[in-house]
Amino acid sequence: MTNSKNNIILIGMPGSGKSTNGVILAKNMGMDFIDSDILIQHVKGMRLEELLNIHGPEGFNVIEEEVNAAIDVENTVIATGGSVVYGEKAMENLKAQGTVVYLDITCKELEERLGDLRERGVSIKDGWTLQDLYDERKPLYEKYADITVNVSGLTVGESMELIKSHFVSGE
Ligand SMILES: Nc1ncnc2c1ncn2[C@@H]1O[C@H](COP(=O)(O)OP(=O)(O)OP(=O)(O)O)[C@@H](O)[C@H]1O
Ligand SMILES: O=C(O)C1=C[C@@H](O)[C@@H](O)[C@H](O)C1
Ligand SMILES: [Mg+2]
Repeated sequence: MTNSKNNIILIGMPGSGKSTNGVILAKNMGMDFIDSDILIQHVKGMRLEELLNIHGPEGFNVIEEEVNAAIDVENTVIATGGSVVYGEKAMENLKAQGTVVYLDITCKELEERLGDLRERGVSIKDGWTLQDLYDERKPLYEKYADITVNVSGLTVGESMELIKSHFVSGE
């Protein structure tokens, strides 16, 4: 279930496993892999944390939108950053690039996985909790998803196999 460009785009909350699963999914399916966070660092020549410190969450989101709107690849798993769904132009391009897969996970499990949100470089407003961010973003992930995969309680291998099962029949 992909379009002619054959890409799989992973979206979801920070810590939902887009990068962790994306790279092994690509390896397993014989596809290329891009982490759009790494692409942002490459294009801007700076770590995400520095970009967030300099530009703030809103400025970072503008940069993230610009970089993701310019991605044009084939046969590639694209692990996006958690905040990519704030950028309409980015999502329009990513939707045109292939099948968008939302890695859905409970807020409770994310809380256990993530340490200090700001230290991790999450694009979050001052005073907000993870639950606030979760409630704001969940409708956006749902809006853009072609497929939703519930990864709560699954190991990395199990999540990867579940994502793969939507693209490879008979396995
Ligand atoms: N079952 C699991 N699946 C995926 N990741 C897991 C799992 N259990 C623990 N983890 C840990 O949770 C974290 C997932 O982080 P990862 O960087 O893959 O998320 P992400 O969705 O790419 O986040 P971001 O939006 O910040 O890029 C990693 O530290 C990983 O080791
Ligand atoms: O979900 C977020 O707010 C973010 C997630 C990371 O992937 C990075 O894109 C950045 O640190 C912001
Ligand atoms: Mg990531």
